[in-house]
Amino acid sequence: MAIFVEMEKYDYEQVLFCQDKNSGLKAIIALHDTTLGPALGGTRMWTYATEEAAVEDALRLAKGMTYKNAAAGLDLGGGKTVIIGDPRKDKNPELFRAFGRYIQSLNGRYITAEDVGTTVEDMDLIHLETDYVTGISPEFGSSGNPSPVTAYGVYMGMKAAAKEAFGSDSLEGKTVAVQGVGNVAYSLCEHLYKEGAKIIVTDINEQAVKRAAEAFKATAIDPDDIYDVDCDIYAPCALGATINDETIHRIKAKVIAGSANNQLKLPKHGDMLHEKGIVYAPDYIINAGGVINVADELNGYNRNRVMKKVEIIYHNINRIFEISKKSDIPTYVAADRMAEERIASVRASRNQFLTNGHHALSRRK
Ligand SMILES: NC(=O)c1ccc[n+]([C@@H]2O[C@H](COP(=O)([O-])OP(=O)(O)OC[C@H]3O[C@@H](n4cnc5c(N)ncnc54)[C@H](O)[C@@H]3O)[C@@H](O)[C@H]2O)c1
Ligand SMILES: CC(C)C[C@H](N)C(=O)O
Repeated sequence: MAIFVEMEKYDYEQVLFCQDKNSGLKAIIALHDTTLGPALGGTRMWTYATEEAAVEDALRLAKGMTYKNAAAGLDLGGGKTVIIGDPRKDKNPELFRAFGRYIQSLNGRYITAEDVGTTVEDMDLIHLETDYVTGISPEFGSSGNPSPVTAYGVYMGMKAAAKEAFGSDSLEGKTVAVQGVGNVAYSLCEHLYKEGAKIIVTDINEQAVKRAAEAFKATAIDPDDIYDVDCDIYAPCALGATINDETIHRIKAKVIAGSANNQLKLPKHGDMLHEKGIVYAPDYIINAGGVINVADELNGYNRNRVMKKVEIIYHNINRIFEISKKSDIPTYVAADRMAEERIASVRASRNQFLTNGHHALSRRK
């Protein structure tokens, strides 16, 4: 991969490669855009097939965070980290402390939190080296695991999408096929179960499937069958790119609404959903609950305030559908437009001359 070509293509600000021989840390911190504020985005730990795949994931996820934070109305830019390694085997305290020192070296330009493969305990280790970490244990005045709040936002967004597709936002009696029943999806299933939805679950982790099937009277299926199953709503809650050339013609759902980041493999797959009349709730709009939650820590955390704020996802998803219908554009394009307009307006106002502490003129006596 020609890294500067990639960075220039989507205008990335900075990519930091971090290694620590002692602990085995190999991490990539990608900062996409800090126009709105410091870059906030989680840390993913995953076994990548190649280093190139890890860089690609970091870049794609970081850009997604810029758009997610902007569209959610947060004064935060976008960034993300991937740590190369198996979260079940390769973790050690020194690794997260070494990573924490790298975050500290960015002096507040990047703030991290959990993502796939990392936990509150990992964030607590990072916190030993830096304050630029959220989602740490509640005893530090923090919010802990963001997943239940992300799940509540996905649930709200799914209801808005159901209203668009079926004329009512009730999920009672609707069949929801959930792909990946990890942290977010387990909490999502709790909401769905309470509302009387019929749930189908799959996961590559058999224990996770068993736990969800038992708790929510869900039907368990094999991972690849999720695309062929009869359902009203497909909820991708595992990894990205599951809407692709191989799967798109198999999906029978009228609605796609789930927590996974980067659900569309390529933009053309969003165009195809639009042409097929499938109601797609764009990933970074519907899954913004986690980031709304951890961002609240920066002002002194208040759970009740957060749960109210997360309900904005219902309205944001509706707004996306309105823009999409008005301009006859796919919903993912409508979402990008909403985020880009906010960044552009802030960027334009920042062009004014400001005598602040960072300007050369402010040092004149
Ligand atoms: N945790 C959050 O607050 C949050 C916020 C926003 C977005 N997200 C995104 O939501 C998704 C899920 O996050 P999470 O925190 O629940 O992660 P998680 O690791 O707890 O859960 C993911 C689950 O998906 C399963 N999985 C992986 N590949 C699969 C496949 N091919 N088929 C079926 N199952 C598969 C895993 O075994 C795991 O159980 C990720 O894409 C993440 O980036 C999470
Ligand atoms: C800041 C974190 C809660 C980020 C979360 N993993 C996301 O993708 O939105």
